[in-house]
Amino acid sequence: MRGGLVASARLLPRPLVRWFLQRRAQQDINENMSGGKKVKIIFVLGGPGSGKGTQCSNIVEHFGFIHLSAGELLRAEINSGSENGTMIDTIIKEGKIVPSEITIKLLQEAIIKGGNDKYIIDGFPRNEENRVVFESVINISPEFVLFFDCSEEEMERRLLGRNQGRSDDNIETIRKRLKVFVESSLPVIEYYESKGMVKKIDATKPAPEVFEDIIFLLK
Ligand SMILES: Nc1ncnc2c1ncn2[C@@H]1O[C@H](COP(=O)(O)OP(=O)(O)OP(=O)(O)O)[C@@H](O)[C@H]1O
Ligand SMILES: O=c1ccn([C@@H]2O[C@H](COP(=O)(O)O)[C@@H](O)[C@H]2O)c(=O)[nH]1
Ligand SMILES: [Mg+2]
Repeated sequence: MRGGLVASARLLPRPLVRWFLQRRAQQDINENMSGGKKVKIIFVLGGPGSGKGTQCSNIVEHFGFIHLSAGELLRAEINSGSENGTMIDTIIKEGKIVPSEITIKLLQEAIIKGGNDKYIIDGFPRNEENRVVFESVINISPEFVLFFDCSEEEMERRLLGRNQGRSDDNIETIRKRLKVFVESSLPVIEYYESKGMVKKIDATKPAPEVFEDIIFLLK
């Protein structure tokens, strides 16, 4: 049924498709919330290697959030052999940003599957288009944004030492990711800053100290 609907949607004008997706996303998320609780989201943003994933694991352990890493969801999509897998793989290797519709659909599905009312979303929104489409389709504003502020030198050093076999942890892609972060992702942080929604963390400190600062901010 859903496949048929998606196929028919290709024949419709884009604003109509977006309206349809928005209605369905809101309905799906609302229907799947236990006790009708409002879903709360915190965005965790920062440059590549700033320590988002490391600290999100700590946050999950201590504060009971579900952690959704947009990058992890995209890598899982590649490994699942989905029809978009090859395209996503190429984009990640180039350090570029995957089209909003793909990432948002994965996030929406994960939120529904999670069945929780508290999510930390790590590494998303990556650009202004991501932010605007997420807000219009999912229609949830973050409670606030946790911004991991870290020097480029330190981020590069961490990524080169990460050793997790990621296809984008090589010096050429790392430099591209850092450039994309400055050009496309920082404006998103600036947008939320202008709304007074950013809590900034000094992410250059050692990991245990960073987490102490996060505890202070989340309590
Ligand atoms: N505060 C820290 N000090 C030193 N090393 C750290 C710190 N936090 C994380 N690391 C290490 O740096 C590397 C990158 O950390 P992590 O994967 O958490 O970053 P990330 O922001 O999620 O990166 P990406 O955006 O590429 O997914 C890992 O090897 C991690 O162990
Ligand atoms: O919203 C997103 C998140 C990630 N990407 C792509 O994935 C890689 C890796 O992301 P990490 O957060 O570092 O795990 C990123 O460089 C992008 O290519 C994306 O397109 N959109
Ligand atoms: Mg990460």
